[in-house]
Amino acid sequence: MAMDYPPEKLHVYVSDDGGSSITLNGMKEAWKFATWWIPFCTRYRILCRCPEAYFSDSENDSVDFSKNVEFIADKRMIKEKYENFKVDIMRLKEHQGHFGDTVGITGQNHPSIVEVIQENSSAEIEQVKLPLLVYVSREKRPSYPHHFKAGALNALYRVSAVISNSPYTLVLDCDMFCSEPASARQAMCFHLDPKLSTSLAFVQFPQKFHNISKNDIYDSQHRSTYKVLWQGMDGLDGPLLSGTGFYIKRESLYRNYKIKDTDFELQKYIGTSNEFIKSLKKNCTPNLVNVGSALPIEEALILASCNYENGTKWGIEVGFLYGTVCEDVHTGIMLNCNGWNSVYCDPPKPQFLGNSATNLNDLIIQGTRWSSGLLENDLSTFWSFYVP
Ligand SMILES: O=c1ccn([C@@H]2O[C@H](COP(=O)(O)OP(=O)(O)O[C@H]3O[C@H](CO)[C@@H](O)[C@H](O)[C@H]3O)[C@@H](O)[C@H]2O)c(=O)[nH]1
Ligand SMILES: [Mn+2]
Repeated sequence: MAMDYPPEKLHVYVSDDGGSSITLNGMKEAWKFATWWIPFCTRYRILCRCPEAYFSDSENDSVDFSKNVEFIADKRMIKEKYENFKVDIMRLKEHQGHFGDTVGITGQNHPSIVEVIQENSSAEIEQVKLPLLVYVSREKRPSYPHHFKAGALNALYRVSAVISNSPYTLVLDCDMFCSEPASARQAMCFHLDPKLSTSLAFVQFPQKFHNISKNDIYDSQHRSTYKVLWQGMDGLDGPLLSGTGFYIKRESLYRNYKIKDTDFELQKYIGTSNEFIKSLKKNCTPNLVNVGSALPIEEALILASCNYENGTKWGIEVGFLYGTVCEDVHTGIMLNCNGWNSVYCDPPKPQFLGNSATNLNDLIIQGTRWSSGLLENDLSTFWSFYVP
């Protein structure tokens, strides 16, 4: 939300696969706090946009303002708002629950929920421009396969298409956050470069972590990948898609929809929603944003339902691919086979930070998942039908 980018061009979607009311209510509280925090960051040129980190060190203040009386008063006031925000979040935790727990699996049996987080502006809050903030929990039913993260991302892709339809998307895992506000501008330098843009599918940032121990004996930082392999691949067709911290061109995930010459064929490919098909056609115009006054939530609910993809090519040819727990690598290679390439962007200041697995037990679980996923990718048949 606090990224350094024009707020009217930013739309933030949170996918809650856990279907938890605390996430929805927490977002409402966060939105209220953001109405104070974001103007404060902009006015006083604060680069450290995580309030917890910002308040922990006065070195984070810009030298131009550190002795300014107005700034000191504002900072005190915002700090108090932040403390209250934390108390409100703790209070929410006491009442946490999941949507529709009828089969005993929490958050796994409920209809789709899509909510735009807004607040009627009270006189107390000055009118500020904030990015659109949307909560999405796709429909979950025990009898329908949900396809894990790839399924969640595809639902999010469709929902965002009918609400904002931005031509570029940043994907971040739930255990990662923006630690610097500059990545959108950095990524767009590549996406808008006339020499690169026609074949550029995504700009990948390295995964960096804030919980690495001093000796890091298991290499939880994955140095071989992010410091050696991806640098080298950048000189070829670009690095593989790494699951999180990438800016992807929306159109690249829709694959060959342009060659479907009848609407009937297109519907078999991408699903029956006319609103979604409309968004797809509009997406050919870059930077076109479609946030109207009446947000098409009803259509979004249908697009996030668990049977929307039935009989379509979602997960097979369209969107993030299914059938593997390494959907990122699989999708990235497939984009490559279709003539797209990628760029590796590793600026000196880490733009994103996350949690890495640091103990042997977690690393073995993660390593087993990655190895089996990569083997699934190798053995899958996608090579034969994507290589021309
Ligand atoms: O049913 C699911 C499962 C996962 N997620 C999301 O997927 C992310 C990745 O899962 P995580 O448990 O954090 O696994 P990691 O091993 O840390 O993830 C790495 O490996 C995955 C592929 O196995 C990539 O998708 C990730 O981007 C990459 O960081 C999570 O943060 C969630 O945001 C869902 O939305 N729904
Ligand atoms: Mn993770």
